[in-house]
This record gives sequence, structure tokens and C-alpha cells, in this order.
Amino acid sequence: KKTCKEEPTEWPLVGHLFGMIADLRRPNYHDWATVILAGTRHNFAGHTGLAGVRFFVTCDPSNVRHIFTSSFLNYPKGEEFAEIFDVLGHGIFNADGESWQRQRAKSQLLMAAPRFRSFSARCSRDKVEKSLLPFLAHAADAGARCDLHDVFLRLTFDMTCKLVFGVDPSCLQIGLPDVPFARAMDNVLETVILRHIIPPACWRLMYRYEVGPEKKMAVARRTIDRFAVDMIAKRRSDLNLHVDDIRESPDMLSSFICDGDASYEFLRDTAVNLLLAGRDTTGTALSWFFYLLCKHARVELRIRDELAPIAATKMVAAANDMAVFNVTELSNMVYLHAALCECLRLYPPVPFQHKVAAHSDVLPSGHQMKTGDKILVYSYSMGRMDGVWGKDCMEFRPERWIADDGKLRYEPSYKFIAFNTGPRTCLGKEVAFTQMKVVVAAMLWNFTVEAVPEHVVEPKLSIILHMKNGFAVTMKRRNVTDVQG
Ligand code: HEM
Repeated sequence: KKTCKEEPTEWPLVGHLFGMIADLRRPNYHDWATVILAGTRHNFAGHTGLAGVRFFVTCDPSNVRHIFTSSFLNYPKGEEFAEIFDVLGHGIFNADGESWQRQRAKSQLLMAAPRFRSFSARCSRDKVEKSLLPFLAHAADAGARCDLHDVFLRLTFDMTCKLVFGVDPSCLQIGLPDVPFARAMDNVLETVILRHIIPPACWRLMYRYEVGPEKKMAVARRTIDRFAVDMIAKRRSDLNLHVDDIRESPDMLSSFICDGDASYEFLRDTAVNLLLAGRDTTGTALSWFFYLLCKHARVELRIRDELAPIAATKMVAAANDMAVFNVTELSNMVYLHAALCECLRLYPPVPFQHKVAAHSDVLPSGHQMKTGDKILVYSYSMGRMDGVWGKDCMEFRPERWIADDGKLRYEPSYKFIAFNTGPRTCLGKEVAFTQMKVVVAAMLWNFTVEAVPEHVVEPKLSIILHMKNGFAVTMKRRNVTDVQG
């Protein structure tokens, strides 16, 4: 018997499988999952009878804390996850156990180093100044519509390539060149979600014979591998040409090569994992942020008010000059930080995460897990539960992140799981905030972004919360000398 009428129908033999496949046609799968989780008190247990697979979907903070932290070792990602995401090879996202620990320790050491942090801050500012602002100014002057989602994914792809390879492929430029790697990555992410639902034997066969959605996957994998080979070869030859500079290059690939981890397989897997981690997440977060600002002029004004005293210290002489901000200048902008967190609560770029029960266990919600049970932790739904965030949980209200003393309010990461929680917490959180703040400040100060009214914005069915139809906007310059008064 259904607890909530939106639940997929359970059929004899095949369990919830057909119901879930039929529901793939829904315009917003994540909203549907959210309605079910709200109606089932945050937890839904199902099975796909044929293969005997049991799955459990949860957005219950006490379960999340148990799965990701207190019983972390009992809930690895599992072999099936690694197979579904085979494009990521043995990289950090796919790894469990000792291999994950080794990779995490290495990346953490590198990303926490002051040299890497200042490299990341410098790259973000330079990219905004030299690519993003000129691109948007051109769009504004031409009065043309642009797809802001595409612009941000190009921007964050360039930024991430610079951090990972030390090379900026300049995908964000006037004329918007074709980016085969990015297209391939989008195809991978779309196909991967089907692999979560279609029985493994079926999708493996489809992949082998390159039919149906798996054809796109096979083609995409070849494109991704070609890109990685080219970038690694280029970096190696650059480094060989300037042998003395190898240890000075702050990008991640150079550091790994210097550490002696130079096997092609390791470098390829690391690079592809980091590109996915950096490009899609931050680009997606920025897209939803501007989507929300277009609907909440009040929030946009408050961020501009917060920026005004910083902008006043900058000399902007001519009407068309544009102000650019350093991340250190923005470090005290509490409202901007709160608004970004509020956007990540409602639109987490990674809408759900995948775990498996290594041994039987009982969750804090009382649900019994058996060895091999699949678990989907639904971050998207967690941000939209009134039992977790209060009756106004569907409202975009940055103020909820600000305490009475005007400082940022602490929210535990098992409740705000956009960056994950526990030992596998996102390693790029600081890089991501740096990039987002520098981009938002420069765009809001120099431009007005207007959403094209008739354009429908909704999430794509993908493991990243991409926008299905993009985000059509028009840009208008703000006269910075006037507003500085
Ligand atoms: C708004 C931006 C971002 C969000 C929302 C985000 C979110 C996440 C989430 C949810 C995970 C866990 C994924 C999983 O275990 O399946 C994760 C892991 C990770 N993220 Fe991020 N991320 C962001 C930006 C970045 C950036 C810019 C980088 C690096 C340049 C990065 C590097 C990583 C790495 C290396 C991991 C793996 C950690 C591990 O497994 O131990 N992330 N991130």
C-alpha cells in the first residue's frame, strides 16, 4: 500500500522498476522525488524485483549523519558505483578504502597549500577580468540574448583546466567555439543517471554494442580520453621545455608529475575527476544563483549595497570601465556568502549521492539495511523539507543564514549537504566560494542581468543539476561611474 500517492507503483516480479522508468518522463524528476520523500517522512524503500535489488532513498539528516560520518566505513560508494561511473576510472570520486584515502590525502595537501590557494584566487580574478566581463560587455552592446548557463559552464571549465593543467583552453570567448570535451561530459552525465535505473546486465550489453543511450556514452568516452591525452602530453612537454620551472608550477598536474605519480592512467583519472568536480558543480551553482536573483530583486540590491563600500575604493574613470574584485576584498561580505549558501540549499549542484550498505545495519530512522542495499541520499530534497528547514523552506531567504549578531549562522553539514558531509566532504569548497564570489561581485556591479520572460528554466535529468533548456538572459551595462556617485 502506498504511503504517498506519488510513489512509483510496485508490480509483481519487477517491483518499482517500471514505475521508475515511466516516471523518467516527468518534467522534473527531482521535484517528484521530493514530493515522495515529503509524503513518506523523508525515507522511501523500494526494490526492482527482477534483479533482487533493494534500494533506499533518504533525505533524513539523522540517517545522513549515520551513513556519511558515524558509520562511514559501512557505507562505501561500492563497486556498482565505480562501474556506473567507469568514465572516472580509478579517480577519487570512484575510489573507496585505501585508494581513496591515498588520493584524498594527496589532493588535500595540495589544495590546502597557500601557494595553490593564491593561484586559485589569482586565476579567478584574471579570468573574470579578461574573459567574462569582455564577453558580457559584448553581449550587452550587441543587445543579444545569451545562454548564461552555457557561459558559466564554459567559464568554470576554463578556470578548472587552468587549476588542473595550468592551461586555459579559452572556451569562453566571443563566437563561443565548439567544446567537444564539454559536450561529451554532458552526454556522460545524462547516460549515467539511466544506469542508476536500468538493470546492469542491460546497460552493459547496450554499451558493448553501442546502442541506445550507451552509444552516446561510448563516443563521449573516446572524446574525453583524447582531450586528457592531449592536455597531459602538452603539460609534460611544456614542463620538459622548462625543466627548472617544474617545481614552481602551481597547477595540480605539475605537482602530481613532480611527485613521481606520472603514470598516464593516474594522471588521466585524476584530471577527469577534477574537471568534473570543478566545472559542472560551480558552473551549475552560478547559473541557479543568477536565476534566483532575477526573481528576487531585493536580494540583488542587498548584495550591491554590500559591495558599494568596496567598489568606492576603486578608481573607475571612464563610463565603460568595469570594476573587478579580489577575493580578499570580498571576504567580509556576509550577505553574499549567505545568499550563495541559500542557493546551494535549494539547488545543490549534486542533487543526490550514492552509497551501498557493506553489512546489514539499522538506520536511525529504524529502517533495516541488508548487505548490498543501494542508498540514494537526496540532497535536492533535503533542502526542501519543512521538517528540516522550517515552513518557509521553499523560499529563497538568505537571512536564514545570518545570526542575530550579524555573523553567519552555523548549519551542520549533515543538514546542508551541498558539499557533502563527513570524511568525504568536498575538497574544493573554498575554491568554489572564491570563484563564485569573484564572478558574482563583478557581474552584479557592472551589469544588470534580465531573464528572458518566456524562457522556461528547469533542471535536466542528470546527476548534476544542469538546466535543461539553458538560461536565456539579456545583459545591460550599469554605468559604474554614476553608481559610484
Ligand atoms: C559549488 C561547487 C561545488 C559543489 C556543490 C561540490 C560538491 C561536492 C560533493 C557533493 C562532493 C561529494 C561527491 C561524492 O562523493 O560523490 C564533492 C566531492 C569533491 N569535490 Fe566538490 N563541489 C564543488 C566544487 C568543487 C571544486 C571547484 C573542486 C576542485 C577544484 C572540487 C573537488 C572535489 C573533490 C576532489 C571531491 C572528492 C572528495 C572525496 O571523495 O574525498 N569540488 N564535491
